[in-house]
Amino acid sequence: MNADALNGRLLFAIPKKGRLHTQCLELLSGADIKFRRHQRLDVCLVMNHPIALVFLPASDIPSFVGKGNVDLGITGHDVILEANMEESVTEVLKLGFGKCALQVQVPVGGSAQTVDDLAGKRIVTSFEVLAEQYFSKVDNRLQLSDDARTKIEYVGGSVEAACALGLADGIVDLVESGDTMRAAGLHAIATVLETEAVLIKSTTPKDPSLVPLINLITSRIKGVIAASTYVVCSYNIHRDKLHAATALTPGRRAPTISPLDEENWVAVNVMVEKKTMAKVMDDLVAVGAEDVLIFNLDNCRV
Ligand SMILES: Nc1ncnc2c1ncn2[C@@H]1O[C@H](COP(=O)(O)OP(=O)(O)OP(=O)(O)O)[C@@H](O)[C@H]1O
Ligand SMILES: O=P(O)(O)OC[C@H]1O[C@H](OP(=O)(O)OP(=O)(O)O)[C@H](O)[C@@H]1O
Repeated sequence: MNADALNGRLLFAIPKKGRLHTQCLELLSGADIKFRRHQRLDVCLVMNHPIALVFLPASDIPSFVGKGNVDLGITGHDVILEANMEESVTEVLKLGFGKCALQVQVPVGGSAQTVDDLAGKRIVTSFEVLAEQYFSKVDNRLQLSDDARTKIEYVGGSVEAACALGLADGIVDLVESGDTMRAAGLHAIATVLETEAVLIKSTTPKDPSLVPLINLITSRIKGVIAASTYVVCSYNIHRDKLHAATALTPGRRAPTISPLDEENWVAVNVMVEKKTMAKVMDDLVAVGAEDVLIFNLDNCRV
């Protein structure tokens, strides 16, 4: 592909592998962003919009977006802070996946069991900026002299092996289920930050003519996320019990209430968070709702 092929196209950075890759592809598909990626090619043209996708390591995406080399991107909130790009990029939307926590971890039963115990010792991490910021506050609080301060060492992966290998007294790494940490005989003693995947754009976009397309993609992705987060609940209820039922199902804005062809009965249609759906149905039945139905959403604009 020659560089001219990208002229006038919005460049959208997507993690090329790793934990965020698959869910990003699902988002693109839900937003009807169609493309065919040739093997090993990291730039590809979108067929139905003036967009080119750029597949990059998640950790490089904040600086590509922040410096204006690409217009839009998906990456983790953690890597934006690690790249010191929080001022240069704007987090447009939280995406609800890639949720995990950056935590300080130590060997179970080891000599250091608190953050203060670890101060002045050796920490191994892939997040050296965030670990340095975190431990420099601890060191300052404990008034450690320059040569007694915590030593932070960078490794690119397999951070969890560092303590067993004798390279570290503690690590700072991401934890989701906790399986990796437990398998390595570690446990968490502090949380540095909570993170999830976010849609980002440059704080100072180079090309204002791209704003409508950025807004369109944002709105589509928002719709895909809402469609996977919410279901539509419909039920019938006597007017006397309506107040109690709508208190359980207030909806995103307000429920739709329509009269039924039976005196004093109404039908209610309302969006409900998927994760609360079973409890909401139980509670609706308990206050007198009948014919409670749940519908999945294929897509929506909210
Ligand atoms: N276990 C996890 N659960 C949820 N999200 C995660 C998890 N691990 C990482 N992430 C998120 O995904 C981002 C990318 O992490 P990932 O480990 O996939 O990196 P990567 O770019 O593939 O690099 P590498 O494969 O070299 O480690 C992280 O910065 C974080 O936001
Ligand atoms: O709490 P868990 O669910 O076990 O997840 C945590 C693990 O996930 C991430 O690594 P990943 O598996 O993406 O591979 P990596 O070590 O190559 O980055 C992270 O670095 C942890 O090792």
